[in-house]
Amino acid sequence: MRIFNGTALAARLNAETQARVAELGRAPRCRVLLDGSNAGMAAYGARLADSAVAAGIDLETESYPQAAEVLPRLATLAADATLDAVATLYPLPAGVDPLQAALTLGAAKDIDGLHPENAGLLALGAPARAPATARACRLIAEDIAGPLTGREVVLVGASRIVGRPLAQLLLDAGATVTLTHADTRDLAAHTRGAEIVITAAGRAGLIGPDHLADGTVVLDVSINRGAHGVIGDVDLAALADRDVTVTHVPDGVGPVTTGCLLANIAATACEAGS
Ligand SMILES: Nc1nc(=O)c2c([nH]1)NC[C@@H]1CN(c3ccc(C(=O)N[C@@H](CCC(=O)O)C(=O)O)cc3)C=[N+]21
Repeated sequence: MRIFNGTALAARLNAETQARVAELGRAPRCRVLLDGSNAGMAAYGARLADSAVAAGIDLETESYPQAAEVLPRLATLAADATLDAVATLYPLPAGVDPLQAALTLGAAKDIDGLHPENAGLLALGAPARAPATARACRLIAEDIAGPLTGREVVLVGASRIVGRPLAQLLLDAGATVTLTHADTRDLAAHTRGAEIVITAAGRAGLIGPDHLADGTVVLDVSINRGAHGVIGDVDLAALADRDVTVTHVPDGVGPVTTGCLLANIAATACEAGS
């Protein structure tokens, strides 16, 4: 088994973003809304704030207000002419509808591709902003496996921020895409036929030796926190002797996701102009 670390790819992305921001001639301004009591969101927010400084982006995190105040807060941020971009990290506070949140924020500042206009452009195969995690997975798959034209890719999980948008991005890249989910009957039958498996199910140990053919590249998006620390969906111990490549958790997809969100912020600010 080989382990892929995303740090070098993230560093290349961040250097490109830094150059783009320098060319723009001002610091893009972004607000990230999150629930600080959710360890996954807090880690992402802290990582984003750190990397933003190096890229020349003015990024502040902010805790979600109580549920009834989320839409009014998003309306205020949407109207704030000094802000280029706003990220609303999932899951949203209980009782807040993701579609209403995206509509209230509007398409222009939506850097994670959650607004129906951005998601719709992506679904049509048009140039579009896509969720950072999905973009990161496409980049990593190409970095490890080369061009995706004609490749068999199986996705595990059909969420709004990973599986669904990623299926579109991979289709754009020419891959043959299978989207599996919680109701898929025989998961292993699908993943065994894949050259690339991308799992974002959030279930530790889900992907083991019976799921993978020799030579498979596995992208593990999940960050499961438990007694054994932070682990993904892949049973690494059971695959130790196998000819497979697996991305590290959390240093595989994680840092590249951060890099893609910063790239999306810079692109949004460039569209808005100086
Ligand atoms: N709308 C939305 N878009 C997201 O992209 C999104 C989201 N909501 N909700 C939360 C999850 C989580 N997520 C992470 C991305 C990178 C790291 C990451 O870079 N982690 C660090 C540290 C991880 C750790 O220490 O646990 C690392 O990889 O080095 C973590 C978590 C994006 N998410």
